[in-house]
Amino acid sequence: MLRIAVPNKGSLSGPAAEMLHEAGYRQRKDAKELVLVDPDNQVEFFFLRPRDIAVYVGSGRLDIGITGRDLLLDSASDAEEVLALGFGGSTFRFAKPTSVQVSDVQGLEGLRIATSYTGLVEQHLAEHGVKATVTKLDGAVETAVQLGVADVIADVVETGTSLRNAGLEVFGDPILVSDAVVIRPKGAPEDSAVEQFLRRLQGVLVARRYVLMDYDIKVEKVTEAVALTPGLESPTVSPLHTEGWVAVRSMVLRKEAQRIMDSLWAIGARAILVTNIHACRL
Ligand SMILES: Nc1ncnc2c1ncn2[C@@H]1O[C@H](COP(=O)(O)OP(=O)(O)OP(=O)(O)O)[C@@H](O)[C@H]1O
Ligand SMILES: O=P(O)(O)OC[C@H]1O[C@H](OP(=O)(O)OP(=O)(O)O)[C@H](O)[C@@H]1O
Ligand SMILES: [Mg+2]
Repeated sequence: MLRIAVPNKGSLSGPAAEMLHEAGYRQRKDAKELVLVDPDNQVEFFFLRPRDIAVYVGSGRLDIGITGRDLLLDSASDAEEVLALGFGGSTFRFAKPTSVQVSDVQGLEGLRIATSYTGLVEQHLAEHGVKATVTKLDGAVETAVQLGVADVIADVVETGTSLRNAGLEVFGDPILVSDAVVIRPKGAPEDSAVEQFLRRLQGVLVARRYVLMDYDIKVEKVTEAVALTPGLESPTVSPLHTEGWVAVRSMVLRKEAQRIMDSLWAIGARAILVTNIHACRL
């Protein structure tokens, strides 16, 4: 049975559960459930703190897991990213009060930095040959500056609201751009159950990103229309009962669908329909 680590709380847990549900897996009904067996799909889910997931998967105790790229790199565990999942996006950045005069990582020499991600910060400082004092805090890191524990902080930034509320501003380049990711033990051998799990998640990603577009068009305009909707491989073109017309079906990016419909209409396409894809294997 495939053993899968899933975030039990925090920013990643809701979207991860939703994605697994869309991929056809059983999900827990009670947030206090720590282990769940899905016998129909031959998988066992372990609900763990996302920070610990890299440790469990890196040690090989669990076959595969979902966590954040930042947490994976911070842990320096023997796990590696195999698929980005398109949710839980954030950047990891330095931030400071306006009173502190520092504009890049070089300027941090000799300063005190508070963070929950000491692995990431120490590695970044080492890469730039900067020596600073890094203090580990569990959370609410923004307050460390106000209370005099640190000169600057390094933390996850999503909307930037927490920084603004604490009167802090980002500086320097982002240390990391993060996303929710699927991880496996480094160098783990090929495994058909793992491949199947990844194919299901990739199916969800495609179903979220693309829609199906159908339209009718005059035969002489097909080449022009198909250039607008090339699909992933090749669009399906079928004859219509009305002489001189064909029906075209193609996958298009959801975010481009309205613009493509306008262009198709302008060259004479009619009965343009857009439908969601519920599931797919490409
Ligand atoms: N607004 C956000 N705050 C915190 N983490 C976020 C946010 N948006 C995305 N993430 C990602 O979620 C992961 C952190 O999840 P984790 O559960 O450890 O912290 P959390 O969501 O802050 O929950 P808590 O603070 O309640 O423990 C990281 O990969 C981080 O990049
Ligand atoms: O840019 P934003 O949208 O404001 O999100 C980022 C903030 O959210 C998280 O804190 P959280 O609320 O999880 O509290 P914590 O620091 O105690 O973990 C993170 O540590 C930042 O403080
Ligand atoms: Mg947090």
